Amino acid sequence: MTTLTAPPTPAHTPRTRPFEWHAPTGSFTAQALPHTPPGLDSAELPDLGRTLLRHAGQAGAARPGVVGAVPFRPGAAPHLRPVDLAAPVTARPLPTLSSPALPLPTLRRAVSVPDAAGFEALVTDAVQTLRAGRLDKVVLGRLLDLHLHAAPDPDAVLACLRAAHPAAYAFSLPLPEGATLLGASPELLLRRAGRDVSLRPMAGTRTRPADPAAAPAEDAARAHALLHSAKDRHEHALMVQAIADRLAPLCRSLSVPRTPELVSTATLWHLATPIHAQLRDDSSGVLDLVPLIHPTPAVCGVPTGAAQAHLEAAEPFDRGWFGGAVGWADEYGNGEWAVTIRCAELRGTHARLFAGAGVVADSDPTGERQETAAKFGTVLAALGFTPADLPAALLEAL
Ligand SMILES: C=C(O[C@H]1C=CC=C(C(=O)O)[C@@H]1O)C(=O)O
Repeated sequence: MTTLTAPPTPAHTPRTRPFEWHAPTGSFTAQALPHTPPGLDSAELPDLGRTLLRHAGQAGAARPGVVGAVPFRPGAAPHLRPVDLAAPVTARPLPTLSSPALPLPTLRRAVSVPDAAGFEALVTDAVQTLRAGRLDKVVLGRLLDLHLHAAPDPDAVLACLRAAHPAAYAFSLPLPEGATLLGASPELLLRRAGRDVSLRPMAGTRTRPADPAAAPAEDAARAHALLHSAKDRHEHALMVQAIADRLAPLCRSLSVPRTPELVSTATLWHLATPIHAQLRDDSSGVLDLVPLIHPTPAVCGVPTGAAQAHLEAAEPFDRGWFGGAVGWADEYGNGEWAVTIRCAELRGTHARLFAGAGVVADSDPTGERQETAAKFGTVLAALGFTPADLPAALLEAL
């Protein structure tokens, strides 16, 4: 076992950006405590969490906690940092900006991987595999690399995300080498408060009209079509069943509504199922539950192993944090984790955005590609790229 002592903080230690978490349940920011010994990042999430919570206590935290992200690929190293959840905990008011407070972003280059045609080809291949019965569902992802003339300010981007998506889990997590992972995820992976566990998995998407308030009938018709789509309901049911099966052995009670609900973001409709459970005992903390539930079929597929193998072979890039989980935990095993989607990594003048779409046997390749373009739109708009006014190079990449 590693014994940890808090290293002294030299007066000149530069302060990194804080972790920021803005959820429907509340907001906080937390500065990582002086760094932990190297080597720990290869530990598994529950062990790493326990070690860092101890470290936070030894470093003098009044309310020891950890914050961070889990990558998509199971077994890959999480990025977790010890924090004091008690101080400074500054709930930042919701920004009232409705449009980006950024200078017009000037695009030098936009590259998507795979590109539009390549993504549609991946969907076509996946549909064949699905029709052959080797898979029930697979969520194919893409990345979009933007090279800009000026570096976006992560604080301003986060403020825009929060203003446009007030019901989302908006986050900003400092990564090594000055990078920042940020996003506004609509999807709660898991919240644990004592023995109460809540999840709200999502699968099934429709785009909303450009201005939903100006076209309420069209907006409602698209929502209605989603709720009554056999394809989307099937995709959704597969996901809910897989999550319930993983959770059930740990639960005294498990409530899973038979019918999903419609959830809107500023630009999309989704099908979501709010799941509530009571744990049998206190032995599983939130950091034990996250690896049990992740990766859900909302980001991977069904069956999980076959979907993972398909993604490993098909996706020509490393998802990194995309499709993983981001959030926090305290020393009592409580915490809240969102699915890391509608997100980007910012590194100077480079922004890497991610998006995925669930593919089932009757998916349409162009429709799935357009869905990823709409999902990229969450971060694109916060960077100042408004849908009505996208540069040609960006339109081509989408
Ligand atoms: C994988 C993403 O979204 C997931 C969450 C909601 C709906 C989804 C869908 O309909 O495919 C995705 O499973 C993403 O935003 O990149």
